[in-house]
Amino acid sequence: MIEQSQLKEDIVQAAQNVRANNPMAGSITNTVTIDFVANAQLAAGGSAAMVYLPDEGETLVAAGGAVYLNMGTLFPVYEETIPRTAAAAQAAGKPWVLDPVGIGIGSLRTKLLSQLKEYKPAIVRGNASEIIALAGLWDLSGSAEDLSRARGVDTTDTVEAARDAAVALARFTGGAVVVSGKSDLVTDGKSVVISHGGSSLMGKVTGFGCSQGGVLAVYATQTDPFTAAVAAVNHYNFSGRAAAAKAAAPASFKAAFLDSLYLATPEDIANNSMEIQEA
Ligand SMILES: Nc1ncnc2c1ncn2[C@@H]1O[C@H](COP(=O)(O)OP(=O)(O)O)[C@@H](O)[C@H]1O
Ligand SMILES: Cc1ncsc1CCOP(=O)(O)O
Ligand SMILES: [Mg+2]
Repeated sequence: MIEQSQLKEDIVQAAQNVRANNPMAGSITNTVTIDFVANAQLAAGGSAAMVYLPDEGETLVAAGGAVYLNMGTLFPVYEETIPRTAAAAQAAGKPWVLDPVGIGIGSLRTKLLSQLKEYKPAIVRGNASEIIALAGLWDLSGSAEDLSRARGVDTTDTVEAARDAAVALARFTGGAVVVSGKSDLVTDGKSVVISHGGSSLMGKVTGFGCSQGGVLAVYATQTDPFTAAVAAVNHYNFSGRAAAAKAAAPASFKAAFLDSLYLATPEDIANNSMEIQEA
């Protein structure tokens, strides 16, 4: 289990490196929240590029330090784009982040998410229902029936209920898993970090989960998957809390949140309230 002081030091370093290096993390992401994903990546200190076509996904892998694959709104071309981009990342030894948004909704989504098991994402990020469903689909915990519990893109489960699924996924990938919710859970299969903060207004604006995936990919360009995951999650929780002190309704909250992402210091991010437990 990692020591809190060591983890904080690693987070400060990662956040400083993101700000100093302006790293690019390309995305294949959904059309609902694509603008928010790019703006969050920029506000956090990174650089964004969004594409749809297979060869362009491969080009972004070569050009960037990490890549983000989000299943939110699929198009037929993604049947080629998504596996080719994940394969390119694996072949290049570059980290990629998976958000299995809406897992269970249709046959292409299920087929693609099944295929992606082979390419082992460095970071998996989802809400509790999505993480439980993915671990079931990949035969790592629960059962294949967990796929049918999905109602849409919002969770119907608590973060704690997804703990075993998250640990099983992390032990399989060798990377990190983030379960988002009121408090967020991050695990590498050995330690579990519970990160506090944020605001209930984050559930009243679409794209907070998706944009967190983009920011996770930015951090993954600069450090190991577990440090990257805790840093990005802490960055979100700190900024969500700070934004809630300035804005009380969804639209102004979203703007205040992007400002807070931009203004948060590496120390603010590292010192966000968190607990470390044995997995
Ligand atoms: N009730 C809440 N209190 C604090 N933070 C929240 C709350 N609901 C969501 N969040 C935050 O919003 C972000 C997105 O999480 P979530 O809503 O679970 O994802 P998704 O949008 O994929 O369903 C995370 O940073 C999470 O911590
Ligand atoms: C509403 C919606 N429908 C398909 S993708 C999407 C966005 C989901 O975004 P998030 O999970 O970050 O709230
Ligand atoms: Mg989501």
